[in-house]
Amino acid sequence: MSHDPVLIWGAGAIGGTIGAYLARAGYPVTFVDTVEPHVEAIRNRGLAITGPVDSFTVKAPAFTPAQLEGRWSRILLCVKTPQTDAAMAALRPHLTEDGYVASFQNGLCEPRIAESVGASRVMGAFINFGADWIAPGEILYGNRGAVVVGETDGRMTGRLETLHRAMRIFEPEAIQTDRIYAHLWGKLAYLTLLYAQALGDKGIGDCIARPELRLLWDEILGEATAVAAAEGVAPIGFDGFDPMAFAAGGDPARRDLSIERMVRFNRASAKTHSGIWRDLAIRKRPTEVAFQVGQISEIGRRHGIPTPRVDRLVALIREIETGARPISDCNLLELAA
Ligand SMILES: NC(=O)C1=CN([C@@H]2O[C@H](COP(=O)(O)OP(=O)(O)OC[C@H]3O[C@@H](n4cnc5c(N)ncnc54)[C@H](OP(=O)(O)O)[C@@H]3O)[C@@H](O)[C@H]2O)C=CC1
Ligand SMILES: CC(C)(CO)C(=O)C(=O)O
Repeated sequence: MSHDPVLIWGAGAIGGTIGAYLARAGYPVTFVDTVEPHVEAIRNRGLAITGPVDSFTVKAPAFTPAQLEGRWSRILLCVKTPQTDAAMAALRPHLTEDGYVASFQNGLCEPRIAESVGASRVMGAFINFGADWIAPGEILYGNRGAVVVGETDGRMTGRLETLHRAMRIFEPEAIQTDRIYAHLWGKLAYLTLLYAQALGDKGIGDCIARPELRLLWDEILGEATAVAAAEGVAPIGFDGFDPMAFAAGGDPARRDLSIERMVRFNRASAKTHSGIWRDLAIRKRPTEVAFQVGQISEIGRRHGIPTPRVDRLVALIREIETGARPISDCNLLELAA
């Protein structure tokens, strides 16, 4: 992608941060977002990255989907998962025949994107850096985290190499992989902790550290890794998370060490709370639950694997979404009971 144009579809926390780094490095970056004041701000004042990691502002063309003209061969899809289908419908006319869409989202979005543009025009990405959309034209880059890119069929291709080179401008430790689904399943399992955090007030690190929840983490991560195993996937770890320690027969000492490392990693972040918590508590909008931890339950059901803790977590999140239950640290005790 060395200085080939890049279209960022969804210029929020993830798309805005990655796009700003690429634009600063001289890539011709165009942003698309449905939030008009955000688009206006990027166009008129630029996009500001703030926080402890970096602080800079870039100017770049920005459009709403209706305003956009032209076609791109590299499109980074950075919308929340419930918006994937709508974004793909609007994006498709702007993708060249030989181009690709790379999903920079949590969850298993790649097969869904392939239904829209064909499997050969999809690339996968796993991300664990933390960012928050603060205001029109402003994004907080809270902490660095794992970034992995890969072809969905595991091939090591030229276009993957080029995307990887671009990602290293943003995150020098970004890697390319032949096992993107193992990374995505690692994040899916980790998302059980983030969704659990969103039930309460404590931040991610402090929530994971709660001693009364220690057994819950073993149980819920055990369910997630069992479902992954049924899919033939051994999830890959990152940033302190060692998923296979929580799989059947995993070493308890390795589990304790992983908990300790995740607590340390998250306590050091300026993004104290998950995006899920932020959707519920700050943005007052539904989460991505059906497309993320809800997938663990659904895939588990298909394999006949019971996932009672994950199912209960999904139900509790839905109760908060509908206003039937307030966010409270007590919710986690109920989940653990
Ligand atoms: N934030 C983080 O730290 C992390 C997020 N992720 C994942 O990354 C993905 C993106 O999340 P994040 O960047 O936080 O989300 P944001 O809400 O910050 O950004 C998404 C942006 O896309 C806009 N949008 C919605 N629908 C469309 C559409 N059809 N076309 C164009 N733009 C649209 C949104 O508007 P509106 O707000 O009105 O919907 C918003 O401005 C999610 O799957 C998330 O789980 C993964 C790792 C970390
Ligand atoms: C918390 C984070 C950044 C992962 O650590 C995340 O994925 C989210 O907020 O959804």
